[in-house]
Amino acid sequence: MVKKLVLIRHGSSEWNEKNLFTGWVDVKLSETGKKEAANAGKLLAESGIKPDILFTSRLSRAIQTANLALERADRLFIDVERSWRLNERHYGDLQGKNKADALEKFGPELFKTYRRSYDIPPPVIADDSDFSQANDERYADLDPSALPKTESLKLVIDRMLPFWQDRIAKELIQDKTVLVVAHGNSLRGLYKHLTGMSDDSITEFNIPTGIPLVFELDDNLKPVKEPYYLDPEAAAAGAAAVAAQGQKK
Ligand SMILES: O=C(O)[C@H](O)COP(=O)(O)O
Repeated sequence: MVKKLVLIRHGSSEWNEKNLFTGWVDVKLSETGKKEAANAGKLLAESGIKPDILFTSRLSRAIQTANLALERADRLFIDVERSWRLNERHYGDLQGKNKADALEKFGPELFKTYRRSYDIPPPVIADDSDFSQANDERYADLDPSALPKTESLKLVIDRMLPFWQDRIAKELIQDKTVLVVAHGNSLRGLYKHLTGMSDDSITEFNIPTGIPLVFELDDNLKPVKEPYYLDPEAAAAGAAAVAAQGQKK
């Protein structure tokens, strides 16, 4: 039996709209983001895909998106688990900074390296920064050495995979339809893991907000076909807009 995994990047957040690097800062959905989340639920309902279990990060924008989407799809009853391992990439010292200012400061090459290179993280964030998570109660249960101060995509994949293997993959193997609502870069990491996309190609790959991306997987959790968006046109436009961030203030 083909197994179904649906990934949704949270709807647009208040900081997406201000064009700020967000990472682990816990900002909320914007009004547009709430509409995108409900639309994701509508797309799910229309597709006939019925998630049995939900996994989210510990960040509010993913949790709000999942709630609004499941409400619209009339599946608020399903089980849910949250993990910091699905959080957005920790953006280090870039958290709270404007993307256009960063592009101006670093130049296009280093800006893209920090945003999209596979294994080069941005500079670390200081513990006393307003945008640090060093004393954030959400992560009080973590060993302090596990709490990132910056991350590359590679480091995101490294911390995400244990949760993929221990929890998400286990549910898929039992033929559960799984919904994961997370973030641009944690989902890029999962996409890379599932498709085997190269370190180079992943630098050009962007995930739009609020559009369900469906994987159909075999018994070994390998894709049986190209993953597909439930609204491909909107997804292409959304991915192009993500790629262009930094061009505008
Ligand atoms: O953390 C952020 O700023 C965004 O959610 C993802 O940003 P990016 O597309 O610049 O990686």
